[in-house]
Amino acid sequence: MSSEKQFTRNEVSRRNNKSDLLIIIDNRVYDLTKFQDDHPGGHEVFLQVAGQEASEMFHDVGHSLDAKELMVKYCLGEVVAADRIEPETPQRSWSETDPPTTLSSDSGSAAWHLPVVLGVLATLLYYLLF
Ligand code: HEM
Repeated sequence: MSSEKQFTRNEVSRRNNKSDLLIIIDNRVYDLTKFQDDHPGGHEVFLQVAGQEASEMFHDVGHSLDAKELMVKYCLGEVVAADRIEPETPQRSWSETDPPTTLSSDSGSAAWHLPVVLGVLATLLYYLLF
C-alpha cells in the first residue's frame, strides 16, 4: 500500500474549475490551479481536461523532460487502485513461436565454412599460377 494520498476518479472530477483544478496523468493526480497561468501551452487546455483523465493529451503533445520534471512539483497523489487505468503494453510471444536456438546453431556452423573454402581455393590458385 502506497503512502501517497489516494483519490477516486469521482473526487477528482468534482475539482474541475479554474479555482480548484485537478487532472489525472498516468494514474497520478496533479493540482494545476497555481500553474495554469504559467503553462506554456496556455490555461485553456487545462480547462478542457479539468477533473478528468489527461494522459493521452499530455503524451500526444510530446512534453519535454523539463516539463516532466516540473510535473513532480504539482503532484498531489495517485488514483486509488480500483480506479486505475493500466497503460497498454503490447504482448508479443514471438519467442515461443520462433525459438532462436535452431537458427543460431545452423548459422553458427555454416559461418566457418566460407573462409575455409576460400582459403583452400586461394591456395590452389597460388600453386597453379606461380
Ligand atoms: C503537470 C502537467 C503539465 C505540465 C507540468 C506541463 C508543462 C508544459 C511545458 C513546460 C511546456 C513547454 C514545452 C515543453 O517543455 O514540453 C508545455 C507545453 C504545452 N502543453 Fe503542457 N504541461 C502539463 C500538462 C498539459 C496537459 C494536460 C495538456 C493538454 C491537455 C498540455 C498541453 C500543452 C500544449 C498544447 C503545449 C504547447 C506545445 C507547443 O507549443 O509545442 N499540457 N507544457
